[in-house]
Amino acid sequence: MEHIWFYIKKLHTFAGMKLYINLLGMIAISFFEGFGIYLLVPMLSLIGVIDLAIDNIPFLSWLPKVLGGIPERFHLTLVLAAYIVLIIGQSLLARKQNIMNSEIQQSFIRYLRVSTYKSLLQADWLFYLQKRRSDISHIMTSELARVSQGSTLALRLATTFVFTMIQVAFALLVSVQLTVLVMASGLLLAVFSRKFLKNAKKIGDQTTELSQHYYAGITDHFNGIKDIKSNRMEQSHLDWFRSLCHKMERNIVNYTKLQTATQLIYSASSAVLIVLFIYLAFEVLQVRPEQLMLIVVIFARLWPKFVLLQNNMEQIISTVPGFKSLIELQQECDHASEMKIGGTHLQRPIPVEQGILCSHVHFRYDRSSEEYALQDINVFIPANRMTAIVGKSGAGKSTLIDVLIGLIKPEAGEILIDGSPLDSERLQRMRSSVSYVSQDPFLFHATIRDNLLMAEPDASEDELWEALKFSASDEFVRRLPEGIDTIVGDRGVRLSGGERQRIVLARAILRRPYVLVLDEATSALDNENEAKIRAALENLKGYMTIIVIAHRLSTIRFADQVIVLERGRIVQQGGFQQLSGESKGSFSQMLAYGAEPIA
Ligand SMILES: Nc1ncnc2c1ncn2[C@@H]1O[C@H](COP(=O)(O)OP(=O)(O)OP(=O)(O)O)[C@@H](O)[C@H]1O
Repeated sequence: MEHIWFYIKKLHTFAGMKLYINLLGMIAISFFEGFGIYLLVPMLSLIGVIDLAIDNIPFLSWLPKVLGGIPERFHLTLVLAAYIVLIIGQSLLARKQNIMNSEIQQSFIRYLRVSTYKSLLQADWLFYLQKRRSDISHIMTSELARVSQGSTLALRLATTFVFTMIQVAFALLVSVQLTVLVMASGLLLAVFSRKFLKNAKKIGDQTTELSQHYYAGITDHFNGIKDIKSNRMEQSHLDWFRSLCHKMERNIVNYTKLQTATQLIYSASSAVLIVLFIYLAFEVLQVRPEQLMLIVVIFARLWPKFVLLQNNMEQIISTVPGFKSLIELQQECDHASEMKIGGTHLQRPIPVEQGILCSHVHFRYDRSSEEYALQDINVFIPANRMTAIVGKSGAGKSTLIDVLIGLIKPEAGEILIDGSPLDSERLQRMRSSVSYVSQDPFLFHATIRDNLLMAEPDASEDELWEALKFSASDEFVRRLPEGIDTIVGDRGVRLSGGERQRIVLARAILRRPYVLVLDEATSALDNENEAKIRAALENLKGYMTIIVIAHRLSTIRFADQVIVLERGRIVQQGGFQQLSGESKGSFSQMLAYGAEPIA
């Protein structure tokens, strides 16, 4: 029952008044239905099928008096007309109520979708470093579909419950003894079926776990399909997939077994109960035939609803784990929230006029480990100059950039932009000041134009081409079959690695940021294109703060400042020429080992 409440409470918080109107509608429908059943007695009597006494039927004692004033040949027509009006009225109301149910449920799902998506966007980068992406996709697609089903069922359950209660009230008015007899049997069955509900919960938990594995597997495998194919790993992946599909199959079959077992028990027990009921009614309780007829009609319609209630309950319970994972995800996001989307004043970029100061910064990815990714970093990145960060793989270069642009918060120490701390309020503004090109450039499955406009929706045609020229991509874009309107494929798969990097660079520059961050952004370029970009960056000096990570040391030849990192610490710092001259320093060693000649 707590699970049903769980849904109803959430729906109530969300829909409020609409839920009560919906309930009132259901009460009206149930009254129409009950009254329609009562009308069967005068109808059958008037046709002459059986001689039934109307006087004993609640709400109908006035009928003989009214009919007494009307010629007898109109009686049947009148009762039939009243019956038709009732049923049509009931159907119209039922339709309206179904539409309202769907509106409540769909707007509830929309609210859940949007609020979860917003929470996800507001979560910080650390949250994404710790979370498996496929788990997020799984919750946002498959689990949300289950929640949607659960909320439909919870609403249906609530309305079925109201309907059942009112019908039971109608039955009680006809005969208390008979109604109590039927209800006692129903209760017995409900107690007996508690075991089924427990099993439904267990199966529901398994469904969540299995489909999470399924989503994660599919995402991982197809992200790594090149590695799978080139290393002949198809068979082992297929084996894993087969075994998972087998488990999923068993899970659903077990659920069907559970549901059909409930249905079987209800059907079998109904047969036994009906026989027992008729026997007791006639032989022991000696009820009147019209009472027996009405009770049979009411419960013949209600009994399937009992089964429905039970089945709905099992289904709702099996969807609750989906809802719980959705809520947990939202809570995790809210816990990791670094900003509130909206509030345009917050997005005004910070101009970065003096520079970025990193003061005594420490950072660990895992607080329980002794390994620091950054240790006591003190550095000043002057505005409108080029700063290069170099060091061996794993030295902490990308982590330092993430800290500088506020993607991750230092564990100790602080970041000051033009002398002011980068607190949560200024964080969002700082992001608007920065354009960042990562090691793994990402393009959306859209045209080159759309990919560029995502960064700057108002950019003119000239501005787009200017950005493409900056990144040395205008020529190859012109040569593409559909030029700037060519679709780049999933993650830009239809372009070469170097072409992708250049488009992402164009996108970054299009925003005209105050700070341009390039993390190995030209690693896939040939010497000729790399030289073009180096020259373009050289021209930006004086207008933009540029921070570059590059293994290819020729890229940073014009850097005003070079920071050398080793195991999370700054070991050297100074101008390119100055560091090249320090023969015992790490930088000159790197120059000596550098595979690329410095052009
Ligand atoms: N998400 C993460 N979780 C845990 N540890 C991480 C994570 N990302 C990086 N690290 C660790 O932090 C340290 C610094 O990593 P970082 O990516 O900053 O190095 P890098 O100098 O940029 O290396 P590369 O040149 O290979 O990109 C490394 O020891 C790395 O293993």
